[in-house]
Amino acid sequence: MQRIKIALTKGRTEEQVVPLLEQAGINCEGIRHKGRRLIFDEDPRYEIILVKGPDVLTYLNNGSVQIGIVGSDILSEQENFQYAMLDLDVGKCRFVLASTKDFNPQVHRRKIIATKYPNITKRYFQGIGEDVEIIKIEGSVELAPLIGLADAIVDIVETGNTLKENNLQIFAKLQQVNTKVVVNRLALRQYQPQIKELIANLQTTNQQVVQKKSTKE
Ligand SMILES: Nc1ncnc2c1ncn2[C@@H]1O[C@H](COP(=O)(O)OP(=O)(O)OP(=O)(O)O)[C@@H](O)[C@H]1O
Ligand SMILES: O=P(O)(O)OC[C@H]1O[C@H](OP(=O)(O)OP(=O)(O)O)[C@H](O)[C@@H]1O
Repeated sequence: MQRIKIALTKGRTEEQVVPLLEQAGINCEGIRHKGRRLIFDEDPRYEIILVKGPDVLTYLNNGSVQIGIVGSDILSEQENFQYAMLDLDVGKCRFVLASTKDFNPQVHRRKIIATKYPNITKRYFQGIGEDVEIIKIEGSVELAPLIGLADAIVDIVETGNTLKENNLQIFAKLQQVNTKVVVNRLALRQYQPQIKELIANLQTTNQQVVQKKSTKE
C-alpha cells in the first residue's frame, strides 16, 4: 500500500502535534531526533514532511501530500479553504486587536494597523465598517505601537505574557485559532480507506486528550 504523505507545520504546531501523533500510535522517533532532516518515514504507513505553515497548503493544493496539519490562522489568512476534516485540541490561541492603553478605537482618523496577518485584519475591519491602513510585519508585532509605526496591532495571543510584558492591552477579541487536519479533496477519494482510518484514529486520540484535560481541571 502507498504511504500517506503528511505535511506538518514545523515549530509550535510540530511540538504540540507530535505527542498526539505518538499517542495515536504513529512512530515519530525521527522527528524527535530530527537534526536537519525534513522527511520522516519511520512509520511504514506515513511519510511526514516538516514545512512552514503556508507551505503546507502549497503542497496540499498541488497534490504532493494528501494531509496537512496547520493552524487555522494560516488557513484563514491564505483564504485557502482546504477540506478541514478534524479540529485538534492543540495550538489554541486567539487573534486580538491590541495597543497601548492610550489607544482610542473610536478615533475617526484612518488608523494604521500592523500585523503578520493582513487578510484577517482587512476582513475584521471591513466587518466593522472601518477603512484602515495595514502594515505587514514579519514578527515581534508588539513593537509597532510602542515604536510609533502603527496605532495598534492584530496579533495572536496565547498566554497574554507578550502583551503584558510590553504594556499592551486588548481592545477587541477576534477569531479563535486551533490546529486543523486538512485533506486534499482529490486525495480523499483516491486514498479513502487510509485517510479515514488516520482521521478516525486522530479523532479518538484527540478526544482522549480533551477528556484527560477536563478531568484535570
Ligand atoms: N502563542 C502563539 N503564537 C503564535 N502562534 C501560535 C501560538 N500558539 C499556537 N500557535 C500556532 O502555531 C503556529 C505558529 O507556530 P510558530 O510560532 O512556530 O511559527 P511562526 O512564528 O509563524 O513562524 P516562524 O517563527 O517560523 O516565522 C501558528 O500558525 C498558530 O496556529
Ligand atoms: O500570548 P503569548 O503566549 O505571549 O503568545 C503570543 C506571542 O507569540 C507569537 O509570537 P512568536 O513567539 O511566534 O514570535 P514572533 O513575534 O517572532 O512571530 C505571537 O505573535 C505573540 O507575539
